[in-house]
Amino acid sequence: MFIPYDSAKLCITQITNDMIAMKSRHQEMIQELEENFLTASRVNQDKTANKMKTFYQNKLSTLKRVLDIYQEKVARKNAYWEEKVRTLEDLNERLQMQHTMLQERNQNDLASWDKEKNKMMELFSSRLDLLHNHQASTLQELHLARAEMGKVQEMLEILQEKNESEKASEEQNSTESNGPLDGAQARMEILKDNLQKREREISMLMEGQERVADPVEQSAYAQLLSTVIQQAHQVYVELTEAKQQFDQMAEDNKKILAEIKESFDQTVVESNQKNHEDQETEPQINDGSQASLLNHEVRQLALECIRSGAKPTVIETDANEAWTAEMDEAVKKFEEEFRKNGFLSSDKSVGQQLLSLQAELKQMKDENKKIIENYTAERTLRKKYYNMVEDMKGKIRVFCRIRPLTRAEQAKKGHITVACLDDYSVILETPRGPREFQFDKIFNTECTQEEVFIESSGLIQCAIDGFNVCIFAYGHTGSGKTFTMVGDRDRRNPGLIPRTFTRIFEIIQDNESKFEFKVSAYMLELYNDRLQDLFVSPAEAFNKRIEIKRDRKGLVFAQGAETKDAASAGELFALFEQGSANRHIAATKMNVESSRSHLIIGIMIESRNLTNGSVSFGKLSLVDLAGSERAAKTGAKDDQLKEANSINKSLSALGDVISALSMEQPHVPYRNNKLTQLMQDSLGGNAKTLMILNISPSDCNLDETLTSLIYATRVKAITNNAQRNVDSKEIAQLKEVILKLKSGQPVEEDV
Ligand SMILES: Nc1ncnc2c1ncn2[C@@H]1O[C@H](COP(=O)(O)OP(=O)(O)OP(=O)(O)O)[C@@H](O)[C@H]1O
Repeated sequence: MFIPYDSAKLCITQITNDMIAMKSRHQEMIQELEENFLTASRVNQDKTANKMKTFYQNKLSTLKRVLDIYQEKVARKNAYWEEKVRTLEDLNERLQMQHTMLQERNQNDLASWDKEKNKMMELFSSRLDLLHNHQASTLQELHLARAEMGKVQEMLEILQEKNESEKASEEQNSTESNGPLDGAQARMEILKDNLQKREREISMLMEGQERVADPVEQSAYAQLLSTVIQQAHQVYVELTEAKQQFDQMAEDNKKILAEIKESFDQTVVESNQKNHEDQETEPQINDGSQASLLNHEVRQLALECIRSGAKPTVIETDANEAWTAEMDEAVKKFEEEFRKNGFLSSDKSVGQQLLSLQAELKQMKDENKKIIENYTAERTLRKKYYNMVEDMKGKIRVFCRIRPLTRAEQAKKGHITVACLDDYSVILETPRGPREFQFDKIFNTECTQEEVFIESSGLIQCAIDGFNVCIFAYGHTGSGKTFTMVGDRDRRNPGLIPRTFTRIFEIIQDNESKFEFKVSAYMLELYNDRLQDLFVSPAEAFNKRIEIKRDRKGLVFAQGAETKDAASAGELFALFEQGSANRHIAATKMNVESSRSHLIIGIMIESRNLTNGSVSFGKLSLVDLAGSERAAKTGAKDDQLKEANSINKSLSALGDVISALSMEQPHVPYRNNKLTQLMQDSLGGNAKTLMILNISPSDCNLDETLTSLIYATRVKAITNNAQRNVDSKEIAQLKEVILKLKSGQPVEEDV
């Protein structure tokens, strides 16, 4: 078929134009579609981002609210308990003061009572002597009078005989007178009168001495007593059984007598204690219990007489009128004194009132006991509460401290690879991108020694309360471990160790009225798997074998190492200085660096509660670990390689223990290394551990810093508080989301 050229050309042009129009329409459509698509995806993206943002912001604010409520709760509880503890401490102080006052008064009263007792005894014995002398002289007079009477009677008989013979002769011679006989009879009459008078006087005197209503009865009683005692003595001598019985009776009576004497003294002392503060009152003899005392004294005397066969001397202690008057006067004075001070009321007898005073005293003692019991319970609660608060922070806490650049690092002009995100997060720039790590606290390069100490010092109270606490510094060589633990060389910035010494004794001083403390310490160095005692000279330490043992309470101790007592922070610091000097000498001798060994200081704190006598033991371990760098990097050989291997072995053993604890494995490999053996009582269980990770911010130490951060993160995973773990994870995720939102990065739905 033939198509004319012109029409073919027209047709082709037409088709071409159509194609061009179609193409442009297609292009417009594509553009439109692209634009539509872009708008839809942007809207979608924004929507998702906003949704996520709102979702996580809500979640964050809920968490913040929960945290606020929780913190408020803790603060309220804290204030409540602090107030309670303060009140109890005040009360205790007042009680202590009262106790001291009473003790002082008691001592004074006892002394004056003793003085008075001695005075009375002296008076009594002098009066007794006087009475004896008087009795003896009167009896002598009686004998003389009787002798005189005998003589007169003899004379009378002679005269009578003479008279009779004269009578006979008178009968013969009735004119003689009887004058001499009359004279003799008159004289005899006079003598008889004298004699009777003397006898009356003597019996009157005896009557006065014995001061009884019925003298006949009194002497009869004395005679009867004497006879009974004589008979009893006979039985005592003849019958062995009776002898034993009497001996037993005498012993029993002696004991009872001692008890009565003691309680009598006690009663008087206690009564006097009730007396007012500053008035000096004369201690007086009590009436009631004295009777019982006398009864048992007389019984003792009688029993002694039965045993020895001696005649009893019946003496009434109040036989003398003057003595009785003195006694009455004393009792009166005692009553008056007590009445004046309101301890006695006029309608009660002294005995009754003494009894009521005793009851009152007993009640007071009971109340005092109750207060002490309550106080002890409150104190225990305070300890428990404090411990709970510390536990809430985690039983193993990890702080991370970034030291400033050293001069050498500054000179190298390297990069800073570490940055603090906030108080809990740190970011390390690695060749593979940034890596974030979270810890319980981050101390940036500006943080002071004081700030680090304040964050850690809560654990010191726990050690004093009887828990085991361990604070250890971890990090590569030159990362700042010694600076953190000990401080700088010129001591302008003391570290945790010296500050802890001071704090321990500050707490002790605040509590010394309630507790008695004993502080002791050991200081060891672990180098190449060998323990060295730093409290003895290096030469001596070299020959010593130290073994790690556990006592019955589970506390670790180094057998063979010196444990020294310290009575003040100064003494503890002097011991530490001595140990550090020994460490330095040993290192120089062996031509090694002292920082290539682990330093372990154990401080044992024993406290005895003065109120209830309970004793608690706590141990605070302060450890400055050796640097953790890898041997390969340092290019170590021979001895240095051995040294580096030993450090790595011990640090990885520590890591294994920590990981077993974090996984709550039944077996924790403490025994794999001396370091973990030594730290056994301070890791796991009820112990509280604080690891301070030290890192350098410079890129020269990037590898070491990364290794340290990973190691510390493994430690951080240990917590006996699962809730806490969950919180940390969520907060970490939230932080990640916020970071992404801030930088405009998309957020995945499943974050
Ligand atoms: N926080 C800090 N502020 C100022 N200087 C610091 C800080 N931390 C460490 N330094 C300084 O850094 C240097 C190294 O610190 P340090 O000796 O404490 O490290 P180290 O980890 O104990 O090292 P080694 O393992 O060798 O014992 C010291 O000169 C120290 O004074």
